[in-house]
Amino acid sequence: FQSSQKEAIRVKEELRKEVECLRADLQQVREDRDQSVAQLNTLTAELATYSEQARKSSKDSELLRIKAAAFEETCSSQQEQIETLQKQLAVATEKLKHADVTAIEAMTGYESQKETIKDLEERLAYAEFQIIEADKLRKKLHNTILELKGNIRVFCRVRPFLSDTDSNGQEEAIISYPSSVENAGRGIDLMNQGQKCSFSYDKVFDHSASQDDVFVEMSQLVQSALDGYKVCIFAYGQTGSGKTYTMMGKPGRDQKGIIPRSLEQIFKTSQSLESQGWKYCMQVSPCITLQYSSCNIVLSMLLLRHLHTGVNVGNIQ
Ligand SMILES: Nc1ncnc2c1ncn2[C@@H]1O[C@H](COP(=O)(O)OP(=O)(O)OP(=O)(O)O)[C@@H](O)[C@H]1O
Repeated sequence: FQSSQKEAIRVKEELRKEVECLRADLQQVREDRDQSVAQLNTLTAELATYSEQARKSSKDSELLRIKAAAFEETCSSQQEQIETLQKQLAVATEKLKHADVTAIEAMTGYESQKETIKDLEERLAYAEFQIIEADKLRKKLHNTILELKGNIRVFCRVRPFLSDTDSNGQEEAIISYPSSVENAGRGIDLMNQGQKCSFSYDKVFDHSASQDDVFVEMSQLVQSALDGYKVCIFAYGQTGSGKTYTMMGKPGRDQKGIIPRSLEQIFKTSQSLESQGWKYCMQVSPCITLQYSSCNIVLSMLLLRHLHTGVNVGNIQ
């Protein structure tokens, strides 16, 4: 019994020790379990975090995918634009090259034209100088001729026979014109009571002379006035001798007298001389005075009236 008892005590001791060991193991297992639970919790938390992150990442990646698609689309359209622009650039470059060539050509042309213009300007200046010199010479020669013709000249104009006012048909018998060389166009013979009276003038216009024929002589004097010389033309003659007709004329182109024709010549010449730098200032007074620089031209005309009975000197117009 005693040995059994001892054996039992020993077994009991062993069992107690085993229980203690088991308790220690259990404790260890519990601690391990607690640790594992803690780790599990941590891992679960981490998993949740990772899951959340994964969810977010997936969302982000979806967004990024959409953005990437949009960018790709934009990129492809921009690529197209780039291609188009490159083509345009190539065309523009080509054009630019062409324009460069044209510009160089134009520049060369411009330079040569500049040279031509310069040359022409020089020639024009020289031509203008020559014109001015030639004009001076012309004026001088023209007025020398007029001086040689005589500073005071008397022209005689015979007006045609007027059937309603003049006595019948004696004109030819009374008026005749000498045909001698020295008096041709300058002389006039009148019969007065059977006696022949001869007169000579610088020029005689017979009854057939037109207004134009008369003005051919006067226009030289008008030109003198335009050249700066003083000129006076006046008509003188008896009533009805044709002063008004000669000076003013009648309506109608060929009937214009000295005054309108002179004015036409003055205005025409003064306008054409404007291009040479001349400026004319004209003034008209009751006796028709046209002023050029300090010179005056007074238009009137000495007109002698030759009637059947002889030479009559009438009033001054
Ligand atoms: N050369 C001519 N050709 C044709 N008709 C003329 C000519 N000369 C004058 N006459 C005419 O003679 C007439 C008288 O001329 P005008 O009136 O010109 O004379 P006048 O000398 O001016 O006279 P007054 O001193 O009285 O004014 C007018 O009818 C005019 O048309």
